[in-house]
Amino acid sequence: MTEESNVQFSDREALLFHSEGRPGKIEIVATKPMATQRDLSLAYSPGVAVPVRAIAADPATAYDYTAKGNLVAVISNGTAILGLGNLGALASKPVMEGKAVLFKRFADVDSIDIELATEDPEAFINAVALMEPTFGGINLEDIKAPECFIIEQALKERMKIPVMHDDQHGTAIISAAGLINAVFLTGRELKDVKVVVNGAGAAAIACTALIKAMGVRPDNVIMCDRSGVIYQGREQGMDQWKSAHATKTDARTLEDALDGADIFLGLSAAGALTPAFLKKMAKNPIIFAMANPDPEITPPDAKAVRPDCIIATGRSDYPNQVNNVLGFPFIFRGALDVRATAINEEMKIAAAYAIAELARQQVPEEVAAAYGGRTSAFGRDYIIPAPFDPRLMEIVSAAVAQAAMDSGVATRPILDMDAYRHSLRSRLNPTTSVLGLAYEGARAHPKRVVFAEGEEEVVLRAAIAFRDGGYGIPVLVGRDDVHARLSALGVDNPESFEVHNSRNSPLVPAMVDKLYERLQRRGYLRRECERLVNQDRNIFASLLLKMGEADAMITGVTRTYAQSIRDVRRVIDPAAGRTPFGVHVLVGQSHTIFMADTTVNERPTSEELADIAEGTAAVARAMGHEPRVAFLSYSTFGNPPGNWLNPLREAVEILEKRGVGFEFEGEMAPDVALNPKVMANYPFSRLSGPANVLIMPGLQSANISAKLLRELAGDAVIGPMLIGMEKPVQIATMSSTASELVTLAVLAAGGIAR
Ligand SMILES: NC(=O)C1=CN([C@@H]2O[C@H](COP(=O)(O)OP(=O)(O)OC[C@H]3O[C@@H](n4cnc5c(N)ncnc54)[C@H](OP(=O)(O)O)[C@@H]3O)[C@@H](O)[C@H]2O)C=CC1
Ligand SMILES: CC(=O)C(=O)O
Ligand SMILES: [Mg+2]
Repeated sequence: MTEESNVQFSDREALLFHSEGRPGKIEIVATKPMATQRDLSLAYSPGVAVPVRAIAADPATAYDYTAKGNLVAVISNGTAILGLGNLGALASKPVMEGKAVLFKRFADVDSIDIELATEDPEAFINAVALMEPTFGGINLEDIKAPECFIIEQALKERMKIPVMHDDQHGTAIISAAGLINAVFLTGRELKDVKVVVNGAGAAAIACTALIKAMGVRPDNVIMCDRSGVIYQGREQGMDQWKSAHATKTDARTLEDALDGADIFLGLSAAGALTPAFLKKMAKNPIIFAMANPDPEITPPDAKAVRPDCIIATGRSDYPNQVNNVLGFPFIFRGALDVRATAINEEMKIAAAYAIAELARQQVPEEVAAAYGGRTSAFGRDYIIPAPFDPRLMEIVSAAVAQAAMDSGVATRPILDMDAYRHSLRSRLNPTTSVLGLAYEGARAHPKRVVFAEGEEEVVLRAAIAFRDGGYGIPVLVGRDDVHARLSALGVDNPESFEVHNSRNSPLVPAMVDKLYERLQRRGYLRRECERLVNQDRNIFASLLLKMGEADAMITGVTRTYAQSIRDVRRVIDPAAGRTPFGVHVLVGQSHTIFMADTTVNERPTSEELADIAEGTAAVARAMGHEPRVAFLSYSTFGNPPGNWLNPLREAVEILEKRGVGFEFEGEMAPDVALNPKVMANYPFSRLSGPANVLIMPGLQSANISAKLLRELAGDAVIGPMLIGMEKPVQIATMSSTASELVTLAVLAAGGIAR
């Protein structure tokens, strides 16, 4: 359990995260249909012979006919796994899988992890060099110094694809970017600063070399390893890479070295910096404690001794995350896109300045919102952009691609840089950023969320994750044994969870009054209301929400959707003037489709359809998409004619009259809405591109389509989200997983699902 940060999770949760469903974090997905005999003949023998011959005749065509051009290997031997040390190739696999998914998530680079069981540099080099045909780039990871220097150098010489040791250069680029800004903010200049580097391994040596190349004076840098200061003349535990940074100094320990230092760069191990040592540092000290997973010193410990410091760590749960995740995805994206033969100094420096500059620009609204209580403008707690900043991909990758072209290593230069920037922007799905931001926002403004079904294991796991993730305070509804169930799930302090049991809740009399007041004129007797409050968890939970005991509510795992919404609506009304409805959100790598009304209105009227369109467009906007709404039908603009088309046509007219600020069109068939080639047959259509908001004509088609897609499509599905109620209440599906419940809770608490 991590103590001081605002993200906490148990070891059990971390293991469950990795083992749940398909073990591990990656799978391979085919990009071509494999449905028919013909598909198979094209994909494999005999069709595959044609690209084989083409590549044999012209190797460059491998980039056209195979996945090579977008494929990066993350390769390790596990000799320096994060700051955990040499735990072997197999144990490094979770980290390497993690790097592979970050490549995909942040820069749409396909990546696979490779763990090589050897500590012999020669064997490692030979194995990797042989893989050149497979990959577009090689990301070396967590290989200890000094072997990493020999390995990287040899592979760069032998391979014609970009090779980068991330722990060296990824880290150097990001820490340089952070340092440029921290030095600026404290009114210093690189040429004057005194730096202490703790650690003399892969990351430390590369970071030191880069800051010296950028203007820090070599005699102003003292490097330390486990034996203390690396001074000129030291003999113990030296090698040629450490010797290159040996300084003429009387300091012998880290504590001596820090006397008067401006900057501490930690690339060593957890807890390596004793708080008291900081007292000797100069005014406004800059402390980069970058060891992972636990830093050399935590921000609270550092601030306790030096409130005047700027502190950064490698972790996402404190401000100022200086971590190579900000670099490697975008550096390789840019390098792959120009088919660079190497990642050279020019590309690294361009990346460092691009990242530093980005932190100084105005923070976009969605990022600012996510930072919530923390500082969101350039300053001491925001010296470097967050990894989920949606602008990184465009700005850093474009800078790297440009530098590759300018320095002559690009074999396929980009001709139209504006078009390239645009393609980078559209390559990622804004929904994934918004979800990341919604989670951050929830942490910044934790809310109380009622989980109505507090006796269900999946709900309890969601509540634990919700609380331990720092997203809010779960309020559980259940009988006496909820704490015991939490304990059985590995929670150390189950009593710390707030549990409401209607059998002994002091709120019951007031709840009965409230419910009776609402239902007496719907034919309910007081004793029926008493029974509902005492026995129906949805009624009880809804009353907690209604009476302000919580900010949002989640239910739906134990009852059908129809039953749950009937229960909830006995207590919670639609928001004034709104039509409640359900939205399913289908999330692909680069697209998101919002489909409504999938859960509430069986035969919506034209007014209701118009309301649903407006409400869904608002959800799309909140999730980072400019809405393009299509009213769907089997018929396109009246062909074929039918009896069911009028409400759709009238809904379009109503939106026209309302003068809404988004594109809408209808009625049309789904292929017209989604496929630009088919839409081209209707040049008068007011949609400027494929629709992303699909308004369905009725509940039958909507609910069937949403469930079919959920079961059959590759896209991830969020929801259904219930929109238009007076309070944020969400009804999950009975098959929901714990993480789906957490997402719904975060979206409900954060006001996106509203
Ligand atoms: N935030 C980020 O983006 C990144 C952070 N890192 C972190 O940097 C650290 C080092 O990684 P890496 O360079 O790949 O590993 P290496 O194994 O190559 O180097 C480790 C270095 O740390 C030194 N060291 C270990 N413990 C101490 C200590 N208590 N005091 C002083 N020096 C110590 C070692 O000293 P000796 O030479 O005497 O053995 C060695 O020089 C790890 O914690 C890693 O997580 C790495 C990459 C990126
Ligand atoms: C972040 C990283 O690569 C490391 O700590 O090793
Ligand atoms: Mg690493």
